[in-house]
Amino acid sequence: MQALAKAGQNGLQGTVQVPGDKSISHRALMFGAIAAGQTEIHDFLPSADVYSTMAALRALGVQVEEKEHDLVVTGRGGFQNFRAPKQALDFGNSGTSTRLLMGLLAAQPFDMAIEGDASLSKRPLKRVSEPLNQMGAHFDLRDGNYLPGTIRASAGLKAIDYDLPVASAQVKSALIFAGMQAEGTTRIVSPLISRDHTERMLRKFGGQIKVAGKVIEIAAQPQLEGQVIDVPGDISSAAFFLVAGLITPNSKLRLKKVGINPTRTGVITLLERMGAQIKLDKFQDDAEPVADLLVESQPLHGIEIGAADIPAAVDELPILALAAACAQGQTIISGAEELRVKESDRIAEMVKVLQSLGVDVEEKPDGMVIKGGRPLKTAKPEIALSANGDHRLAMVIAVAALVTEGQVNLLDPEAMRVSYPNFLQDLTNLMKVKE
Ligand SMILES: O=C(O)C1=C[C@@H](OP(=O)(O)O)[C@@H](O)[C@H](O)C1
Ligand SMILES: C=C(OP(=O)(O)O)C(=O)O
Repeated sequence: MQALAKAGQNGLQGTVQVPGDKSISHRALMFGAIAAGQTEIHDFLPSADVYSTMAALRALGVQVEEKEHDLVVTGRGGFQNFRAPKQALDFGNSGTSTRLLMGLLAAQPFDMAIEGDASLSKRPLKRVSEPLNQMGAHFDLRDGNYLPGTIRASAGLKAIDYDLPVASAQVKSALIFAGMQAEGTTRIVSPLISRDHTERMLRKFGGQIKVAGKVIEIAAQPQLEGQVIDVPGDISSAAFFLVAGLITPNSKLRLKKVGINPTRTGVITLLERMGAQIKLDKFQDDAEPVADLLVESQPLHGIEIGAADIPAAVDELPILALAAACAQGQTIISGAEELRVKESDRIAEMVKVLQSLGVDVEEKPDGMVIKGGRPLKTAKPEIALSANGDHRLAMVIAVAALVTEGQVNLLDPEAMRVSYPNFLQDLTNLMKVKE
C-alpha cells in the first residue's frame, strides 16, 4: 500500500518530461520488425505494455536491443520471415499489443497460442477476429471473443470492405497490418476519426496508404525500410499533470516535448472548454507533431462531453472526470461506453473513486453525471482506495490525493508500471519546496 502525498502551499512547480508515447512505441517496434534493416527507436516508453510487444516480437525471432533510452530493432524484411514461437505469446495487460499483433500475425504459416493477464482476458477481441477471419485468417478464441486463444496458420489473406462498428484505432490498425498482406485493396471506414499513428508511421517507413477522412484504403506495400523514430512524450501521461496543475492551487508546470497529434489532443480541447488556458510551445513537425505544454492553476467549469469527443480523449476520460469533480457546475459525459471494456470498467471504477472522495456523481450506462465544485474529502480521516489494477485509475487517485482533505492510500500502485512506472516519483519532484 502506498500513502499518497498532499500538495503543499507552493502547489506543483517545475518541469516534467513525461515518458514516450505508448501507442507510438508499440507501433515503432512492430514496423521495425517487418521493415528491412535496422530501426532506431529513441526515447521509447520503457513500461510493461511496451515490453509485452517487445517480448512477443523477440519470441518470433526479431532481434531487439535495448540501450538506455533507445531500442534497435533488426527487421525481418517482411511478414513472412518470422520464426514459430516456442511458447504462447503473452500480451500481459496490453490491449494494443494483442489487437495490433493479431492483424500483423494474421497470415503466418504456423499456429500461435496467445494469452494475457486476468484484465486483458476480459477484453473483447471479436471486433478484430471477425473482420480478420473474413479476410482469411483463423482465430480460435475463448467463447469466440477472449484470450486465451490461438492464431491458426493461414494460407493468405484477401482484401475486404469493412465498416468498423466502433471508432477503435486498435481494430483499424489490425486491419491496416492485415491489408498490407492481402490480395487486393482493403477499405476501412471508421464511424469517427481515431488516432492515426499507424497511418503516419507506415508512410514514414516508405509505405503507401490512402486516407480520406474516415475512409482508408490499403494494399500490398513496397519493401519497408528501417527508420529512426523519435518518440514524443505521451499526451495520455501528460494529461495527469495538466489536470494536477489546474486543480492544485499555486501550481505552474511545463510538460516537455509532448506529442500533440490532433487525433490525441481531446484532453486539451476539453480542458479548454472547461475554461483552462493551456499554452503550447510548438516544435518542428516530424511524422508526429510535438510541443511543450504550459499550465497554471485555474478555475474550471462543467461541460457536456459527448460521443464525438471520445476517440481523441478516450484514455483521458478518467482524469477529465476528476477535473470535472473539481470544476464548478455539472459535467455530463455520454457516448463513452467503450470505457467499460478498458483495463477495468472505467465508468464504474471512476464513479466509485469519486464517491469515496465525497463527489456527487451518478453512473450512466454510457458515462456519468458529475456535480462538481465541492472540495474533495474522505469520509474517514484515512482511506485506502483500489485502482482495480488499472494504471490510469491509479494515477487519477494519486492526483486526487493532492487536493483531498484526509489521507488517501493506494492499494495497488504497481498498476502504474503498465504506462508510467515513475509517475509517483515525477509527481513528488514537483512538490519540492522552492526557496
Ligand atoms: O491504438 C492504440 O494505440 C490505442 C487505442 C485506444 O484503444 P481502442 O482502439 O480500443 O479505442 C486506446 O484506448 C489505447 O490505449 C491505445
Ligand atoms: C486502454 C489502454 O491501453 P490498451 O488498450 O493497450 O491496454 C490504456 O492505456 O489506457
